[in-house]
Amino acid sequence: MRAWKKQLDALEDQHEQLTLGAGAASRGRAPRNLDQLTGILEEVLQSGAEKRNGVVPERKAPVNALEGRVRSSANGHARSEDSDDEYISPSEDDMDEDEEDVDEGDDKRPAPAPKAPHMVPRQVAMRQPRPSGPAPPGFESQSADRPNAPVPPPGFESKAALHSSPGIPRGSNGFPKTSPAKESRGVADMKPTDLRSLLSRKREGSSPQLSHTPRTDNSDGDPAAPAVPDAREIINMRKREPLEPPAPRPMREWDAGKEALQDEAPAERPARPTRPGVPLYQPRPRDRAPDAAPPPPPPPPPPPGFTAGPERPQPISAARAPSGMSDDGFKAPSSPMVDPEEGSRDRAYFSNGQAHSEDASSSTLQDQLFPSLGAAATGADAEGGSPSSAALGPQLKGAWGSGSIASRLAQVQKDPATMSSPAPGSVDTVAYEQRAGLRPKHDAMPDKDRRQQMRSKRDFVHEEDVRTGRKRGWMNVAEGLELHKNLLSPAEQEIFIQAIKDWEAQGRRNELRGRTFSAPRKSMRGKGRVTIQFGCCYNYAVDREGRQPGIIPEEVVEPMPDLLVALVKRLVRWGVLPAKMAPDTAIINIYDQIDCIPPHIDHHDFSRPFCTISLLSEQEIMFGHKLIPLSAGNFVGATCESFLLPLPVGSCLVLKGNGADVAMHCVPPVSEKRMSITLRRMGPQYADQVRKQAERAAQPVQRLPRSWADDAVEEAPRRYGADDWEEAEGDNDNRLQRF
Ligand SMILES: O=C(O)CCC(=O)C(=O)O
Ligand SMILES: [Fe+2]
Repeated sequence: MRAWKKQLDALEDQHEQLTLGAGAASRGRAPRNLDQLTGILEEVLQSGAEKRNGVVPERKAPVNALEGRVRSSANGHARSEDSDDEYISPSEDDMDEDEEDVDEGDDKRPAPAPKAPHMVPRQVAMRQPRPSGPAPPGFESQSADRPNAPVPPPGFESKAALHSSPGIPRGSNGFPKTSPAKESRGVADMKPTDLRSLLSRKREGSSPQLSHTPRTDNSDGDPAAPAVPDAREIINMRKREPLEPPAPRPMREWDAGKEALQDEAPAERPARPTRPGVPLYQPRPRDRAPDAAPPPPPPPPPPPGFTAGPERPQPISAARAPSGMSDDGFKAPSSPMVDPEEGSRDRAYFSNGQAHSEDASSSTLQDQLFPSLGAAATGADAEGGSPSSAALGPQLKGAWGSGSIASRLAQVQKDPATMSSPAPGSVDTVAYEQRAGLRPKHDAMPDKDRRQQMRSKRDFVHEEDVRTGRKRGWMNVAEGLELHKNLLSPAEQEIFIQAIKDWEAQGRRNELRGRTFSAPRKSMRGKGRVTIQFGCCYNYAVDREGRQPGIIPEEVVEPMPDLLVALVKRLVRWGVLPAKMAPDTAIINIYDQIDCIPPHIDHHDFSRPFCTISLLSEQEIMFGHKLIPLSAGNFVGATCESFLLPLPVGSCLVLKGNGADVAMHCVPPVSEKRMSITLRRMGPQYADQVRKQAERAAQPVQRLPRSWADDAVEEAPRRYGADDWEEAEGDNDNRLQRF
């Protein structure tokens, strides 16, 4: 109060001088409250202004001043109409004096108290930085903002500029309530809501504070300083750099949607980083044997919508694929052969069908245990190498063999001779494979020489911007893929093709147990793929019982036939799969023309690595981090990122690493009939289940009235639809494992 008193006295003195006695009325009138004090002060100021303008003021009743005050406060707003009139310029001396007083008083005031109105604008005028340059749109200065406002006196433009700042709450005197220092801090101190509105104005190009002004000098106002390129300019320049041209590849019907998407793809996509020396994978033209005698007749015209069909298997000759020579980036194996028994001893189920015996005429254990399949291998035709359907074992009727399966398994485990295949490289290997039906009798090429005809490629590169879970950034999603050509000779391929046809025929006759065989009705384009499962029952989709996709141990399927067991042993012996991950299950896919398999990642009920072997026709498999169905059978990379890998007949594609777990894969609609054998090992969690399943296999199984897969497919009728993807978005694994 002392400061106020002093201030009031000074003002009253001033008033008295200015009004030549007019202030006498107010003198001796002690203010009873703050409003009254303010009224007095306003009266003083107004009379001072009039005096300076040469007008002799009339006496105003104090009550008017008080009313005016109340009126402006009653606005509830920061500004009264007559507040502009309060811009009064005291003399410099007064200003200094008053500032001193106010500062002094400020120190002593415990709580915010009303300031003398003329003090506040003076402080603001002195501390507020003056805006320079033309005001941006929406932020015009006082005159534009309020055309009728009086022009401030010379030297006080800053006040006017301050007035013009929008969105700042003002007191009844027209000055901002916020401190000017705060006001000038800028974007960093803005509230999120302010920032949001500024940002939206920036997007519309009207924000003065965030609109970008390229800065081309590196010093404030020094024109001699070297120019610094603007960051945004650099980004724009980079965006304009030409991108890598896409790898050319033949156009297929199912690519049409993808091509369309590529056309629409934004050109600003940053260039994909490439590692020097590692070229991106590009499908190569199929090689022809240089010694292939007369060129084959031109193939018949492909069906509508398909390009030329694949070639039939070519005979493998030493001249065409000399040992150790690189063939289109494919190399002959250089690692030593592996003992396939190493990884199979812990799996009774895997071993129980071993066809090994020194006596080629003896029947196998599989014959005894699993008569519905067991004779397929041993019945291979000595000349043609193909097991005939007549050579397949007797059909199973009701009970499956006799006696306890557990006792038979125990017998198998006690007798290593029945479990083991010959040591790697031994001459017995040839005999073993012949007995198992894998090799025709006339093919006596030593195993190690046959292995040298295999050609392997492991350095696939396909980098994608991956955003899944913890994995982020550019990643080679093809890492872990391996393609081994010539795993099976053409004659061996024929053996497998015939065996699969026989199993399919058995399945159609309902001679395979449980859920071994499934042939969904072709109710939708590309959906008729036939599957035959051995070793375990795998549920593709939620089934009628509500069981989730994955292995269903309680469901019975036929065990691995000898032919497939011998194939697994070759894969291990030749180093294609590790012994410890020797597959104990198989799923055979039979694709008719335009059948496909939708994008998926193989279920983690199965270990990695696993593999798939191609037969009958060469088709392409598509890989990409996110593959989606555009329509039935029309699959594309969600970000236009995918690559197609042709799978030659007789080849084996191994999936592990990113290739198995980050990239999805699918087989787009095939141009002609194709078969594949996917070999996978059940995860360790199924070790016990495997044994239990073998035991259950000895029990009579009631036949299903029709193929179980029909039910499963009906449970998921939209599984090929684009909507399905939408629903599953964000739940990667579940979505992927449904197929
Ligand atoms: O048919 C093929 O080659 C692939 C099959 C496949 O991806 C699968 O069964 O999971
Ligand atoms: Fe798969």
